[in-house]
Amino acid sequence: MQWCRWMGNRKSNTRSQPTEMELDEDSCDFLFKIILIGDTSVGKTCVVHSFKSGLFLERQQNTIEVDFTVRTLDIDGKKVKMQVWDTAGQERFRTLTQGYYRNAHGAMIAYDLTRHSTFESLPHWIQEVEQCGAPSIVVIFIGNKCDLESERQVLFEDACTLAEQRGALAALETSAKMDHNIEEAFFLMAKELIVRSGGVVNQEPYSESPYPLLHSDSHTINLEESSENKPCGC
Ligand SMILES: Nc1nc2c(ncn2[C@@H]2O[C@H](COP(=O)(O)OP(=O)(O)OP(=O)(O)O)[C@@H](O)[C@H]2O)c(=O)[nH]1
Repeated sequence: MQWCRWMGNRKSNTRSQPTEMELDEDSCDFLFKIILIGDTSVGKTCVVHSFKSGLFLERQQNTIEVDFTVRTLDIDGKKVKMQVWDTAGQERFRTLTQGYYRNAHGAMIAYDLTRHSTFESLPHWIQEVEQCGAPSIVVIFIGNKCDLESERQVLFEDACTLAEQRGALAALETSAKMDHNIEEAFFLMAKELIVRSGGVVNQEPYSESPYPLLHSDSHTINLEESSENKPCGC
């Protein structure tokens, strides 16, 4: 468990538009666009902020339309630029945010494991991805707020079952507050997208798991089918 800090202003590290450099494909080996979707207040912005800075953000405001963050990962010596689009979960922004699904390589669908209603919304979000996203889009489920174990309303097994039924790559439980499984979720997504783009990802020596970073509250699903070489067009 990592030390975490609280910050007051949620807008400090996210913007609604990327700069040209952040969109520049030449400055990296891979460039992937990831959308983060899910009901309001499940913790999407906190997850992105944790991924970007490792810090927890006790935020007050809801996201308006969309925020943009970029972080470049080093995976086996390759520069992998992850453009993360944090969408507003509020109903009134639905039509606007659907426009951001276009050209996304990956979708992280988040729910709050202390609110069952947000888990019940997953089929709706999956349907949106199917309707507005590319057919090859990689989906990961994120059950956020796993630090609130005593308030849990969603079983991890149920998330795994749904992920399996709906062809998602993985289900993970995360805590933006404790910086738990956040990095792992994005690395998992990045590695899968590299493989689908025809790249090669080295596995940890002596590990039987293709994704040794993952904790026991992560579950990868259809690795064999999803590891076919499918160009992602980036
Ligand atoms: N305990 C706990 N609280 C969290 C966690 N992640 C987020 N929160 C809290 O959940 C609330 C909502 O978080 P946000 O990141 O704003 O949620 P969101 O999904 O981006 O909401 P919208 O912008 O409306 O879509 C805030 O009060 C956060 O402090 C977590 O991992 N653990």
